[in-house]
Amino acid sequence: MAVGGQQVNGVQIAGTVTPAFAEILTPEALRFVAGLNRAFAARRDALLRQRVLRQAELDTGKKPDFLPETKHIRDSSWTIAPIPSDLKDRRVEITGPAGDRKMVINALNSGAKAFMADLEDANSPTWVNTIQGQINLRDAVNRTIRYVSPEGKTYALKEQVATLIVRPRGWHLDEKHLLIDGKAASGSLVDFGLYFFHNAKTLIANGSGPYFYLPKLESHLEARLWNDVFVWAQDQLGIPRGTIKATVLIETILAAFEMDEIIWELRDHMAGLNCGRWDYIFSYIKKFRRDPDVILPDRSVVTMTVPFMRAYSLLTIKTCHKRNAHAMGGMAAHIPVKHDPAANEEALKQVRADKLREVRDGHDGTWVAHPGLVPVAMDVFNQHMPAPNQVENKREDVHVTAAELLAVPKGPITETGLRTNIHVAIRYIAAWLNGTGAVPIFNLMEDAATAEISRAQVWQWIRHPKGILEDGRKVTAALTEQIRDEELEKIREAIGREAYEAGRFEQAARLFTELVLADEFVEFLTIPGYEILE
Ligand SMILES: CC(=O)SCCNC(=O)CCNC(=O)[C@H](O)C(C)(C)COP(=O)(O)OP(=O)(O)OC[C@H]1O[C@@H](n2cnc3c(N)ncnc32)[C@H](O)[C@@H]1OP(=O)(O)O
Ligand SMILES: O=CC(=O)O
Ligand SMILES: [Mg+2]
Repeated sequence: MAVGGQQVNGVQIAGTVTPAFAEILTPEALRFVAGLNRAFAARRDALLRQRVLRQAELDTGKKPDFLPETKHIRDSSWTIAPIPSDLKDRRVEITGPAGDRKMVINALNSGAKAFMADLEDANSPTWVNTIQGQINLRDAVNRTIRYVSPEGKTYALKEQVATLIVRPRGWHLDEKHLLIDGKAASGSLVDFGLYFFHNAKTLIANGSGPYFYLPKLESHLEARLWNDVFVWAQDQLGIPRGTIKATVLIETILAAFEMDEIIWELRDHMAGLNCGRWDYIFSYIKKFRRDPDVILPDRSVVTMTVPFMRAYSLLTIKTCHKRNAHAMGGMAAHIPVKHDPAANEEALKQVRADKLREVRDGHDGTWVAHPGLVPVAMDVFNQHMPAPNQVENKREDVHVTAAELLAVPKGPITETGLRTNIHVAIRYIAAWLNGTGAVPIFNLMEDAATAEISRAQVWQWIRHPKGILEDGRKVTAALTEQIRDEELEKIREAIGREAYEAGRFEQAARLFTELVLADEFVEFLTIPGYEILE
């Protein structure tokens, strides 16, 4: 990879810089991002090392619990700083990859209250997607964003648009195309830094603000790091502290034990927590991968109503409302089904049921993956949540124990479940390697989080003595490889040889095989994936 000339002391760009990209990668913006990295990269690295130590502890059989040293935070009475008016009613939020210009416009126009523009689960972090994502966001903030489709249809913003919230990459991901003092920058700090630098002042002038979703946190110390990043960034640009507002995804099993502490660390910048259900399931498999008592059934039966997921969602609501923060629900994976009215009605029914459970439990809003689902979710929340939110519903009746958060779900492991996991993981990885981070597969939305569940289950089922199919067959490496080859053949037959060759399925299958056969569990599929991503 060619390394570009130094525009800014100590900063090298190892990716293409078109004239449009240069408007984002200005010397001032690069100095800002370099400053962020110099100030915080060492702490980020130390926290990532902490994750490894914590895993080693879990591998010995030590169960997570609420922290004794922060009991005073959980037990004392305090609330977060006031929430800005355009984040008070978040009943329906749509999500989508920031790098897809048409989708950004469609999402902002969708009628949802907010749009989470994603640089994480739904975005394949190619250099082009990363910087095009920043261009799209800048143009959205300036309200100049336009798109003309290959068919000639023009897209532009309506008068009334959703509030923009941006999700930068998690702490584990690097940005290899930006080297700061010779080292790859933190993906989180690049995404946050470029967006904040270019847009914070315009957002504030427009009556909104720099709002973020923070993904994949594993502890309150990681939240403290984000808070310090926010303070530093606001001070640098002369923006009052507390202007940034963040919603933290509770999407790791360890974070579920530190919700109060996470809110506390970010109390001046806090908007709420969100139940990132898909990464949460992935994290549960990953963290307890060496625990002989933990094995999950087919992905399709690990729903929000199984006891450990229900406990987590109710605890999120109670914890948020105690602190006047919003408790956002999560993403139902069903999306509208084209050309099959009965299947479409069934998908909408599933989404409706999911949203109904969320609003009745006390969630203040929810996520949808597709504009066609905005009215469905909106109807449910409008019917059951007359006020802008329900933070006054304190849910003091809810009492969730550590054992309930950890309860292992029961259910069968089937050949269909194994086959679907293998098929979905390979197709998703192939799309991701080709630059698309969210795809419809079998009428479900698949992104990095859902694909992680699929490959993690296969890894676990191969190794776990109880990784046995309903029909009595043990899940083995040989069976996995046999099904992998059968599924690859099905994909080839379905899409034709040419599309198959262009689709990187063989490369995806190789990565998938490495992931599921590796003795050591690979923390995120996107880490080895990123080594071969452009
Ligand atoms: C676990 C988690 O992290 S969840 C959050 C992260 N995941 C996501 O954000 C996924 C978001 N959803 C998507 O990316 C898409 O809906 C997909 C990939 C699942 C399906 O996309 P498509 O196959 O393009 O859907 P479809 O063909 O039905 O799209 C119809 C129209 O809706 C638009 N659309 C679909 N999804 C979205 C969306 N999320 N935001 C905005 N517009 C959208 C399309 O751009 C298209 O617009 P057009 O009619 O103007 O051409
Ligand atoms: O980010 C959301 C999730 O479910 O994972
Ligand atoms: Mg996630």
